[in-house]
Amino acid sequence: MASATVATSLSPQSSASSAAEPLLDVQDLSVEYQTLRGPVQAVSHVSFSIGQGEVFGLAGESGSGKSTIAHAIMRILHSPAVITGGNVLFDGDDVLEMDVDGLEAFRWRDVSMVFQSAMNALNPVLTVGEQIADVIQRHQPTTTKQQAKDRAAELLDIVGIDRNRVDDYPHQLSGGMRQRVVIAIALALKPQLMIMDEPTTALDVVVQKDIMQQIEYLKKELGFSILFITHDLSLMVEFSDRIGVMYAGEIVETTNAHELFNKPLHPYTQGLMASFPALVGPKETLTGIPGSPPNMLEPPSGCRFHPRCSKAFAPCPLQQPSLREVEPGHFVACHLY
Ligand SMILES: Nc1ncnc2c1ncn2[C@@H]1O[C@H](COP(=O)(O)OP(=O)(O)OP(=O)(O)O)[C@@H](O)[C@H]1O
Repeated sequence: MASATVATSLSPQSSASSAAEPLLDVQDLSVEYQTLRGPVQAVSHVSFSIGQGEVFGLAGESGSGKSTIAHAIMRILHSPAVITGGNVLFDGDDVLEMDVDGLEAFRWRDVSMVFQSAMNALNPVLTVGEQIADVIQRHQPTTTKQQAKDRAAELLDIVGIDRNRVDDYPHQLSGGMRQRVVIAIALALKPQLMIMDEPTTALDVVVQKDIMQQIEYLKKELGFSILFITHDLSLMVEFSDRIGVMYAGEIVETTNAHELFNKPLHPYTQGLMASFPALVGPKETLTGIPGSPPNMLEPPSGCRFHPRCSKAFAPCPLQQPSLREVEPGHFVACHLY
């Protein structure tokens, strides 16, 4: 585990926003992929916010639009993806309006990203220390080579790798260690927000748990916020403060993790919960959700989930339900409520 002194030297850069303002505010975001067969409406009118030090999880089946949102926030979407509406405010600044210089500073320094295949994207001919130092020197040109290398060793320590491995090449490290190096790179510029898109999916469960616990510890020490995307709902409930559930490009339910686990309201969330084994408690039969996600070239009318919903009734195919607060802090888009 990292020492408190090391952690203090890595505290995130000071933020101009007040505690009451969210760090990240995604407002009415829509993204489509303009394909030869027509527009794929990958993300439709999605809104959520993440507070300072908060972990916000995005859950949902494959293809529901989670990664598209992450890439839109980082402004790394490319053709045929087009952001067709909305705003992404980071500390009050609109990310979608940033120019090249603004984006260069925003990426890594304000927000960094760890994704599933990142550990395989490390450069095989550079040592891990050189790769961490490279990010530091690129963004902080006054840092000397030796200072950057010392920081790289410190960062390895922080993510649970012996600092003596700083001169190792990626192939000399296990998959779990390589993913820790990626996390060290993501931490290098003390970002205020880390986007983690399936950060541990390629690793075995023991390593996965170990890394997530380390991230949780670092988050508490350093105070950064996390947007957490994973298919593993048990892991998500365990590590998130609040969760947004996505279905076919829309957020259908948002509440705190505990409430979502104990009292899911949307029939889709209920199905999602019933298709995952609980971490604790008696063994239960997993039921799953009948049918498959819709073709996003032609999403269903009304509530997009209605063709698969056992509780669908008259208004569901006709009217799109809006996301409404049905209990304090608990939002759901469903005609049942
Ligand atoms: N390059 C592309 N061209 C056309 N459609 C795309 C492209 N990339 C993604 N899509 C579509 O956009 C929708 C959202 O995809 P996205 O990858 O964001 O979902 P996801 O929830 O992150 O899925 P997963 O969990 O499998 O990563 C899907 O319908 C997908 O087929």
